Amino acid sequence: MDGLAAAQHCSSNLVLILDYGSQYTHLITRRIRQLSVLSLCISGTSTLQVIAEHRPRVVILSGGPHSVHAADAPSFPSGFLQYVEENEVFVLGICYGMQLLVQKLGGQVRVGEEQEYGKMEITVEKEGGIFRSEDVGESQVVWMSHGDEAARLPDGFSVAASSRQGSVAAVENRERRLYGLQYHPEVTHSTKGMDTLRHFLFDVCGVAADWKMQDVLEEEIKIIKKSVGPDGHVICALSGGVDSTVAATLVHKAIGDRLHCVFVDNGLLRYKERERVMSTFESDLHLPVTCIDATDRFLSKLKGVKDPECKRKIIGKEFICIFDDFAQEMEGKLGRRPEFLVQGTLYPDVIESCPPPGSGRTHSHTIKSHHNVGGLPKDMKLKLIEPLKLLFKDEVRLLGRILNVPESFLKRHPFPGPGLAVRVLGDVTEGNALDILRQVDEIFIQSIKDAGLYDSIWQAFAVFLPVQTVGVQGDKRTHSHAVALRAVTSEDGMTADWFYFDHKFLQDVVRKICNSVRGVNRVCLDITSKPPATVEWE
Ligand SMILES: Nc1ncnc2c1ncn2[C@@H]1O[C@H](COP(=O)(O)OP(=O)(O)OP(=O)(O)O)[C@@H](O)[C@H]1O
Ligand SMILES: O=c1[nH]c(=O)c2[nH+]cn([C@@H]3O[C@H](COP(=O)(O)O)[C@@H](O)[C@H]3O)c2[nH]1
Ligand SMILES: NC(=O)CC[C@H](N)C(=O)O
Ligand SMILES: [Mg+2]
Repeated sequence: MDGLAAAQHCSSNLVLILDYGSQYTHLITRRIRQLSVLSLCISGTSTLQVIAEHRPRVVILSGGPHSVHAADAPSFPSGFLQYVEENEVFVLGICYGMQLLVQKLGGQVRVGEEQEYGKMEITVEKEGGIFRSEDVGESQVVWMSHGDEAARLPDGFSVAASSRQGSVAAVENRERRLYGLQYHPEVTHSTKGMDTLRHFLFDVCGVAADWKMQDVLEEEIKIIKKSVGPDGHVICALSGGVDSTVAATLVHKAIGDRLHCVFVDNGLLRYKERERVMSTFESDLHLPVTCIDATDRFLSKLKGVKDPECKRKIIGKEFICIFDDFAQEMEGKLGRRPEFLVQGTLYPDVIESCPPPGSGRTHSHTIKSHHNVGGLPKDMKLKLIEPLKLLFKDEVRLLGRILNVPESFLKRHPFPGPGLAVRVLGDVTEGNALDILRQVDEIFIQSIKDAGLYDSIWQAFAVFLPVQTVGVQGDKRTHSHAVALRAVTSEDGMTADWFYFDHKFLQDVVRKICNSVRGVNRVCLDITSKPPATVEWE
């Protein structure tokens, strides 16, 4: 709970979100943080004790795929309504969350005669509560996604807005500080959504905008100093990526030279990555880094392995073995073993690792084991320091700016720890797959940079396909490999869409690849969003 303690120290205005499995729950968290208010998200079925530990000023009940009538419909714990009453906590139910409030307080929710999906128009029936006419006017366009509706309101509640079809769009009981919106104010299609959230938090609930990155930084530094103590030593696994670079810079600020950074060349890095990372660390960041060449260790363990999960687990385990070995080596040098390992774990990793039961969301590492979260051995000797555990990627970039981390690091596309192993489908050691992939990837990324598109794309890369296709090159028949190109836009990597390149750009890239990379005679473009695909192919 270190991160939570730090967060709370910075704010007594916490907005706690109880997650019932809506695909927009994270968006609510982000929108509220954009208003400089600390927001955290926990399972919708958390116990009252866990909820109370957070000491929230406001609780938001999220939307979700269930119907409140279903036998397994998730709900807040018994005693919750009494708790909020006694502690004068404000509650806002959104969609399923509103239906839950209505039903639990003795109103009635039924299957609507018509379902409302997508853009709808609603009319304010009652202003002065959740709606203020300066913000929203009389009617507004909102985004809805529901089949159930509130048929009868509990005592003390009134309708604050209705949809054009006549269904209840917003409810409130000002005296009891309970509010509900049937639509999703957090999505951009709800044109007045942000205005409504702002008015609700600041004017209705009296929350103060006191969540500032500078405070987060100072609080994290204090906590790290305290847990490491005056003589402790710390290892930082540094990849050259955004997260570990910001985490390392922050920990370095806290404990100085007792931080020992290590960069592992696992043989699965991109073209000239090791040289580039090592030289920029020295020249731009002035952080001493030890480079460990572990190519043989990784590649010999991966030989013949085709299954993506097996590959990921082997890589995750090998990383930790290397950090443990490094800790031992440092013990020889320092006369004291480093006790801690810094990781750049982010908030989405944490949330995805504990979805609410019955929400229908799968455990993230059953989709794929991310090497730094799900894949850690239970008997790990090093204790973790994860200073970014409560932040989203864009917030990490902001923190990096405060720490004067050069933009060249902050703007880098994410690159997964398992590296090219999840981009060479099948056995990574077969033939010269890794080498071919490095060349194709470099051409693709360089072309994106030359076209000025790098910063508009969340992540771009090439994939090596273990299939050979027939081609004709220089009048000769070839039977060579096919590769795929993938570029996506995203806010946090949890959902993604494919990036639209113009035809000329694609034509040029494909020509360059086929003309200069031996062993490739076909290039495909991946235009699948996430979901249904994931960003990486394995
Ligand atoms: N080659 C590597 N050497 C040392 N540590 C690594 C390496 N690759 C990954 N790691 C560790 O695994 C963690 C997770 O990797 P991840 O790719 O999510 O983060 P990142 O590399 O710091 O940032 P980004 O997501 O922008 O690539 C890193 O924060 C780092 O601690
Ligand atoms: O450090 C990491 N270790 C991993 O094991 C890992 N797997 C995926 N990714 C990155 O996470 C984001 C989402 O990827 P997926 O849609 O493929 O799950 C994308 O940015 C991926 O590159 C990883 N990062
Ligand atoms: N988006 C939601 O929260 C939907 C709530 C509920 N499943 C309905 O269809 O009405
Ligand atoms: Mg990375």
